[in-house]
Amino acid sequence: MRIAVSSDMDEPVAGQVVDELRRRGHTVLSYGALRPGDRKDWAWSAEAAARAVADGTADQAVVCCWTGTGASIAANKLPGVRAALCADAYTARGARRWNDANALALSLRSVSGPVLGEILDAWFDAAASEDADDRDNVAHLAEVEAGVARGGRDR
Ligand SMILES: O=C(CO)[C@H](O)[C@H](O)COP(=O)(O)O
Repeated sequence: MRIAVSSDMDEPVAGQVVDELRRRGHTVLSYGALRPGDRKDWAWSAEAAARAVADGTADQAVVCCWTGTGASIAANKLPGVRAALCADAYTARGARRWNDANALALSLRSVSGPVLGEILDAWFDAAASEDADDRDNVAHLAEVEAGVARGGRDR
């Protein structure tokens, strides 16, 4: 897969993300602190990586900042991007399965070497659920984004 990777900091963990993705056979497109000349700040770097997903340049993104929160918020501003901040493998698996997440947000502060590997394994091993309820939820996100969703009552 083509994975857009961004970081607002030139931290060793960001380099480990790139190395781990390449080791798994992915093509890495770098943004922010990982790409000379790019604006590094979290809002800009995560936007750039998420924009690559939104415009089809990349299949998925991994967006990093110190907490992971700013990067996830920024990435979720791009159309069609569903970014999930994941601190463990269970959450990463669920984000892919139930949320059909296409951008993984990571905290550079809290993701250590072995945990990073576990998160990436879970993320890439999981697939989006075909369950009707799950698809309905994800479809609703697109409707909200398009401004055509109406408030619902519980079924
Ligand atoms: O976690 C972050 C945003 O959610 C940033 O990485 C953190 O705020 C540090 O940014 P800066 O170095 O620009 O102060």
